[in-house]
Amino acid sequence: MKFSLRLFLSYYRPYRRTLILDLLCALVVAGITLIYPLCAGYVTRTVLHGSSPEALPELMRVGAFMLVLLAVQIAANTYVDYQGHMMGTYIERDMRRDLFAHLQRLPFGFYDSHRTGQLMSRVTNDLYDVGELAHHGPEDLFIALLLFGGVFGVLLNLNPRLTLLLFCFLPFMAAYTVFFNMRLNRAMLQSRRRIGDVNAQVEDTLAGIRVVQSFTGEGTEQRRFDAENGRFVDSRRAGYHAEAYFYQGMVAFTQLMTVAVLVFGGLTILRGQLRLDELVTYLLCVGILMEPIRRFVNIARLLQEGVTGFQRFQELMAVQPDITDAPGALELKGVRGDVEFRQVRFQYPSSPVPVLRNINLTIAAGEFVALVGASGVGKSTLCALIPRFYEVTSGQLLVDGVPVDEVTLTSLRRNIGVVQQDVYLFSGTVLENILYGRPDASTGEVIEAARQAGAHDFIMALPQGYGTDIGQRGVKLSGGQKQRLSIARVFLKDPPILIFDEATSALDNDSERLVQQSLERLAQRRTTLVIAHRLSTVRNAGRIVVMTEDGISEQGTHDELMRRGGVYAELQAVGARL
Ligand SMILES: Nc1ncnc2c1ncn2[C@@H]1O[C@H](COP(=O)(O)OP(=O)(O)OP(=O)(O)O)[C@@H](O)[C@H]1O
Repeated sequence: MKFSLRLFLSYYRPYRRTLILDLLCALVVAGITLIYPLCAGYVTRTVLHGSSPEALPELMRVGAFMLVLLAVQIAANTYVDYQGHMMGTYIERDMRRDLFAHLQRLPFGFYDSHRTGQLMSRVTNDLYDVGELAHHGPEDLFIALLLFGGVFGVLLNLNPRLTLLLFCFLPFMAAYTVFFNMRLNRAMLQSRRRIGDVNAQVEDTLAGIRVVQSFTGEGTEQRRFDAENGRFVDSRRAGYHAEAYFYQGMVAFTQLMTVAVLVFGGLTILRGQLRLDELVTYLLCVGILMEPIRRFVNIARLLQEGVTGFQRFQELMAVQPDITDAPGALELKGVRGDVEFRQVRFQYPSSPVPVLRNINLTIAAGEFVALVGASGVGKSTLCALIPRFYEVTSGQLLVDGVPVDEVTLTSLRRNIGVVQQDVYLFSGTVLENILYGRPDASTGEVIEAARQAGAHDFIMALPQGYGTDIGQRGVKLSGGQKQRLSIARVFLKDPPILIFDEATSALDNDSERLVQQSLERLAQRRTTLVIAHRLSTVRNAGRIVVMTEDGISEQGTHDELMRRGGVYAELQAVGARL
């Protein structure tokens, strides 16, 4: 994606004042750097006329003047270092805030095709580089241009012929810079991608560390990681190679220029066309040339890293969430809980065939419906369509008779509670996790929700009760406890529509009974759609909806469906767990 300078510059807007002061200080730093060689020339001239009684006080005055300049330069440099860096950090923070907010709006479909580690790398590493560019870019460029222009101005003024000789080096320097910068650019882009892969690998392995260790997969993971890590080193090697050649080439050019100045400058003095003090100023100015060159090299590096980082930021920011509020979307209020699928068809973008076809299903408010069917027929997909985690490919989905794409996403999702099969808890305390259901709830309400979910007693038995830290993703809790916490979260949210994906993993009988009881309490007075895996659940259901690959094949109560001897009866014959 093309680098958008406009978007990049827009992030400077709140910090215009700091930027202007930063550039002013940079101007001071560059100006004073240029004055030093002139002072050195002046001192040489004064010393050459050493017999004059004016020489000593003159030297003192120049010394004092230079000390003042030094103090001003240090002050200006300190501002640039501190405020400039802070400005870069604020810009980095603002971009990171926007990216995080944007990422939170992107739908499930986006995350199906992106690795979390890669995304994390963009939010952290890439934006760090952009922040560095935001700070050093304008300032280094400004100082480098001023110094470069200033030095050549002084040189031209001192001796145009000698300066023209130096100009002969410039085309070679420019060609050299372009050549190595292109290589550096490629290598840096590559290394950004590679570090993203390394991050993704770490994230994958650590998120699944329990699986890794139980399958003793450490060796495989290490090999995979080493391969990614090695590829990162290769890309960095290419980058540093280009950078080293670039930098050393520039040093060589400057040294060659110094030699040329010494030889031709000496000859010019012999011909009486240049004074010794002028040669001193001249030589020091050529020495200063290294400074803008160093800064140009730095800008080149910052540009490679920062621009690629920003392009990757832009790429993500340009991804439009395809599930959004329609213009004029309504607020869904006072929901009764009727849910209706009308001729719904759904196909995942990555899949060649639709998962759901011809789905027609009406669930009345307060009804308890169990969804059963073989693995992979699309039960979870069907449920994911109700809160618009995915958009139907065709057909219509209605809540209380209103198409879900005509209401705001927030009001729709506020009215739907989802208990996922694979419970996700956040690291933090029990209290924080339950409060996720309704952040403004009182502690009393949280405790009541936990009681309803059958979680209060085990919570009280934890070392710090509701203040107990449950570890990352709730690792310190059992499967049944996690389930009940996630149910408490939904109790607190108190939505009129409930989607419950029953855990397929075996809970012990006691836990299963407790989860079952919580579910029954939770389902009261709500429209409930359960992806059922247990006989006890389907027996309790007012209606069982049986799904096959061709859609909904039969509906009815347990007894009706058993008598019918169809797909459901067959499923039951396979075992109590569906
Ligand atoms: N995010 C996705 N992207 C692409 N295909 C998907 C995605 N999620 C599920 N599928 C595919 O869609 C089909 C239905 O999956 P779904 O999870 O809805 O089935 P299910 O009936 O709930 O299965 P289970 O009972 O095993 O959970 C499967 O073939 C699955 O491979």
